Amino acid sequence: MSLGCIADDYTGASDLANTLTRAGLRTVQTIGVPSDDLALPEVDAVVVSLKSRSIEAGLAVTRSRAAEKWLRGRGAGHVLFKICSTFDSTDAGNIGPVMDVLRDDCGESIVLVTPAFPETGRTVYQGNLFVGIVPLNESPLKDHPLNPMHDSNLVRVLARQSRTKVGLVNLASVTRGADAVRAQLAELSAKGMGAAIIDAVFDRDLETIGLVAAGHRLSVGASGIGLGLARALVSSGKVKANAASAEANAPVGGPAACLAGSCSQATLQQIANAERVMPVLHLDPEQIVAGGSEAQRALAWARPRLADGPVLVASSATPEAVGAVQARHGRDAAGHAIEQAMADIAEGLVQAGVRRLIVAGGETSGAVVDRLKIPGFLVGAEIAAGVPVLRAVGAREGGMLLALKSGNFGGPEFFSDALGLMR
Ligand SMILES: Nc1ncnc2c1ncn2[C@@H]1O[C@H](COP(=O)(O)OP(=O)(O)OP(=O)(O)O)[C@@H](O)[C@H]1O
Ligand SMILES: O=C(O)[C@@H](O)C(=O)CO
Repeated sequence: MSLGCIADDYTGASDLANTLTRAGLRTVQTIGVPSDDLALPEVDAVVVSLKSRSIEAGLAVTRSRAAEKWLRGRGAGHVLFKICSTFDSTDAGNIGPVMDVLRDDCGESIVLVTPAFPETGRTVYQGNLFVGIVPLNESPLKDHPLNPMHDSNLVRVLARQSRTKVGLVNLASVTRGADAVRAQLAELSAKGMGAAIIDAVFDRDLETIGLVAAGHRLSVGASGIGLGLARALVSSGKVKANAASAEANAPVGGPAACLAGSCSQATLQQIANAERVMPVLHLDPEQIVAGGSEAQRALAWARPRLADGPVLVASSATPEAVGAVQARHGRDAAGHAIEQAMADIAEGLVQAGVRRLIVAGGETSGAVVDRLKIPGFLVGAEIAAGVPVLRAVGAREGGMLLALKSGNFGGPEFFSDALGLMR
């Protein structure tokens, strides 16, 4: 294994696994740190998926460290800590605290950090993160149910979470090439900075960053820096570019279902469009949080429909409605109860024969995949930027295909697009 990755949520992990696969790396996504008896094919990269984005920082640190130890033990010379391209976090973490300990563990003096992923509209300029044409704090992320983002300046955001001082490598240096970036990093490190946000607007910037990062032991970022690292590994000859495995795309047949727990604007639009082509059930979040039987209601609704085609069950709601539920029950309690209801529904759907399952939302996907006890995935065709078809490994007879969609990803017809590729 040349590249080890630790992803802080499951959809983010499949986004990264997709990027690495497209760049020619044989990649496997595991759920959690794999047990020793999980048979892994020969690979260039492993993405260990954690569910550590929104948990208590100390726990995120412990789990990330265990993942790093496993990856290094299997030969990973470089570890990428994969975070969200919208830098989802709070002042308590978890990006800073995890970065700090991974840096201490591998003895790195300064770590490159960038959530840039231009293919999905995430760019970083003068340390400020843009989502499409607006700064992060003006984007829909300002209304995120778990970690509303109110500051687009990542040097400030990371410094508030980290023990180390944080510097900036700006686009002017990146444009001058890898040596200029190395020189600036050395200067920042000499000033006592242990991390640097690095600007990137185009894929060519990420290639420069990848060349530099590949000479370090640790980096932090989203799929964009993964792309840069993968291209650097291929261009240096450390990894031979391989074609994606055909096995991952073999059809499984059987009923299909979609679950949406993401409340992002993108997902809300995708659900509205899905209403035109499949039956959609909207759950009542109040009932779920109050301990009602919404999951049973959803399963009773879905089961008789599965033979006729895909169905979609959604808890997703507008920022106002989400805010009202959270005000009554608390943010974490509401989020957790709804995630568990989604997991109950997923379990019931699979018992009813569903073999093709699409899940929208990182936390929601985490709850669902954990409940289904899937140990890992092979990466198949790309449905949309950052969202591949996944084939469960070590899964039930006949196989199972999943798509785990980050809340903000995918085009307006995402659910139909996914079903079209998941045969
Ligand atoms: N109607 C609702 N009211 C309150 N909370 C909700 C509602 N529907 C879903 N949630 C919660 O909102 C959170 C959504 O997070 P999730 O990570 O699944 O989506 P996302 O943040 O849009 O996706 P990503 O992390 O991939 O960007 C979950 O904790 C979910 O349980
Ligand atoms: O980087 C991203 O935006 C995604 O992979 C993700 O992590 C969203 O949950």
